[in-house]
Amino acid sequence: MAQYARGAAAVAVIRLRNPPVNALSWLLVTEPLISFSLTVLQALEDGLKRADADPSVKAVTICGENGKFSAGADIRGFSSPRKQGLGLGPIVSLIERSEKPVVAAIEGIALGGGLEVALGCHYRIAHVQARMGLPEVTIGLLPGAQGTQRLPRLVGVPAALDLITTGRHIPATEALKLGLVDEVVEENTVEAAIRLANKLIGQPLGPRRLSLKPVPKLPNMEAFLSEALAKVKKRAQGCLAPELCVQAIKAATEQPFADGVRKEQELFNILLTSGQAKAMQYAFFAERAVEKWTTPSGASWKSASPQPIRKAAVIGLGTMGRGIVTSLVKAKIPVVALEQNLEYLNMGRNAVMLLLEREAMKMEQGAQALDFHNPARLQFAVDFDVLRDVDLVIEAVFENMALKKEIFSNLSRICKPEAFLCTNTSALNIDEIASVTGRPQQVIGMHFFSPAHVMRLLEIIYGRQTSPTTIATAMQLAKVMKKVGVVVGNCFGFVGNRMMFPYSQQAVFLLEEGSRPEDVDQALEDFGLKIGPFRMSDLAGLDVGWRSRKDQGLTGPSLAPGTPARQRRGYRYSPLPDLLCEKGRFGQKTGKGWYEYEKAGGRTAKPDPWVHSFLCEYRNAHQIKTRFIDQEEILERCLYSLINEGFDILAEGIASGPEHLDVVYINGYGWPKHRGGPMFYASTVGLPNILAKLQKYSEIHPDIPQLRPSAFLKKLVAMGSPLLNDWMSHLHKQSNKL
Ligand SMILES: CC/C=C\C/C=C/C(=O)SCCNC(=O)CCNC(=O)[C@H](O)C(C)(C)COP(=O)(O)OP(=O)(O)OC[C@H]1O[C@@H](n2cnc3c(N)ncnc32)[C@H](O)[C@@H]1OP(=O)(O)O
Repeated sequence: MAQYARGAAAVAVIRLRNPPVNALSWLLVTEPLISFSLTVLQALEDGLKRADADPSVKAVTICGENGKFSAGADIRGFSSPRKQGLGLGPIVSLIERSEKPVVAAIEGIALGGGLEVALGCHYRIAHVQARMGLPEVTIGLLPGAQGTQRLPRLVGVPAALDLITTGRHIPATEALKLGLVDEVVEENTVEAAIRLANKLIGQPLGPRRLSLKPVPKLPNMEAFLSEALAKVKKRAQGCLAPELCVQAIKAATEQPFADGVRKEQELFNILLTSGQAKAMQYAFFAERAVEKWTTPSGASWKSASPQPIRKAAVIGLGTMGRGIVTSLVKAKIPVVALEQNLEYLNMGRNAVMLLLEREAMKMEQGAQALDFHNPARLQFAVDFDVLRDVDLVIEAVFENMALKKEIFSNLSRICKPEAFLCTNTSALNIDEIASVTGRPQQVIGMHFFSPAHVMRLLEIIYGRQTSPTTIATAMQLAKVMKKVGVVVGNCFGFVGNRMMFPYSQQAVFLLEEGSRPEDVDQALEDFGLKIGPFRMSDLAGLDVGWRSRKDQGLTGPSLAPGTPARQRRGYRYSPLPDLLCEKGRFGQKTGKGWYEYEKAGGRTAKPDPWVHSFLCEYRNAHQIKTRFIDQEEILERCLYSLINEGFDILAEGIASGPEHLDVVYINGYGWPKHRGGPMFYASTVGLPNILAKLQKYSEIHPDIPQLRPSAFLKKLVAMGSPLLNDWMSHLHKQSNKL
């Protein structure tokens, strides 16, 4: 768990060893088979004491095994009931108190507790490719091993606030500029650290002990911290950790080190027991779990190897296509971008170039690294012939089955036989698109989220005949584009939009019954969603859903004469969104939708008196009794109907576990990470509670099938509401209680 060795005559080397990332585990595992294993923290403490006791050792270097310093505390340990004794903070103090110089040799990563160990060292040397950070805030915690007290003393309050409240990882070069490390090397970092340790022997260490240093003063510290707190609270949308990080740093500016450490511990314990940390740590592991995809037929990374993508093509340079091209260029994959005519091509080219210029400005190495003016990297064309040599095509034209089929039939003819054909769609049937090609096994859905170069989520949809190699290739491409790929099955709306449908439907029904758009949005935004359903609908454009409902025959000319206004196929239907569209209210783009905006294309939503009186007239016309609807009902009807659909999706095998649904919602639909995703949230509310509420609402609204509890939810409750990790194992088990 940590190896002790002699690096040079007088220098002891303590090497943290816990693959794959040298997490600092502090659990004494009690299972008989592994009870002998030493925790990393115990081993680190033993190494320090051994070095201290050995008179021939004059200095110490701490490094990590396999070119990685440490990814910090073992995250699994925070939710384990078997935690024992050892804390990291006291060990960091022990390092700092050492009378022998201690040098951290930082390679790969030094994150969280790993960086806190390095902050206890008297000197820090980093490899030029190393990355550092205190990402505890991203898992609902704060740097609880004295990091909130040492970092401001080393780099000053503004930089410490930035690093601790965002959790961002910074490169070694930035760490050097901030003074976080003393030296950056390109050579062997451990050898450089040993050399430095040798030179330091006998030198005074007092000035290098951060706990003894004052926090650098700012002329307006109090005002600066209050402003920072206000900013952080606004950004956090109900997440506690960023706010408590600021409080801990504030303590560093006001109190002596030891008192600051006590405050840090107090705040850390609040977070640890808040429930938010558990949700965010679940989200951390959920993201890694979905990366290890499987399908119901058993395909997985083990059975399939991704094929190399040396050149890709994107068809259609609308909003989505532009973002996809940008993502591919950023991933350094040569791209051909195709449009139907020169006018659209030029428009698309200009827009892509603008996006790329902006992205390049954000990058450390700038535009040179992207090299997007080089035609070998990015080419624009109107002729399908340029697609002959590409390895993969992503079609991103608008959602029209006939058009997509025409394109795929052409692609099947023109592209080389081994090329993969992907469609960017948010709902359409992958099998139908694949059916017009001679290679359905190489056809796959890739549902990007707008803006595609920013949003991390990528739903990857396999059809009946999609091969495991095609899935593996799409997943690998997602990884290269730094996206979170989630493999899901083929059904209308896939996972994300299918769950969204009952949610949006409830939101509109609530308007019929008495709510205003701003009431519904506020309740859901207070819950933590980034944007409520009506603000979202105005942003995306109401006309998008209107077109789809017309295609489905739910409204418009194809609607059978005599169809009741508020009923379709025997169930409740609300024509409210259609009526708004008929009045040209498409949302932000027309300056009016569920809200009003300062102008067409405006972004500031203002409650609209016109909408309020329109809703009154509508309710009167349909003789709907208006009632006051409280926040609780808004949340329950919108969120529980979404969760209910999630249970059906799991039961149908569209996703292989609840984590998939949660990762989709956190990364693509603005679900608050500190609530862990909808299915995790359901597990915290308690499945019997969700079931009881759905039963209640479905009795009140028997004409809304989406409120009828899913059979799988009922089954889980009947089986005693097992832990979320065990849900899928109960899917096919018989229950005599049902
Ligand atoms: C007692 C101390 C009290 C308080 C103070 C300290 C608090 C902390 O230190 S909290 C932890 C802070 N650290 C982090 O948040 C880092 C989290 N990890 C990452 O960001 C990334 O994993 C990485 C940058 C370190 C590596 O990324 P990548 O190369 O893409 O690999 P993976 O993410 O797939 O990770 C590989 C593998 O390692 C597991 N893992 C990573 N970090 C931890 C960790 N800190 N604890 C436990 N496990 C960790 C990760 O789950 C992967 O494992 P699986 O493949 O089995 O899922």
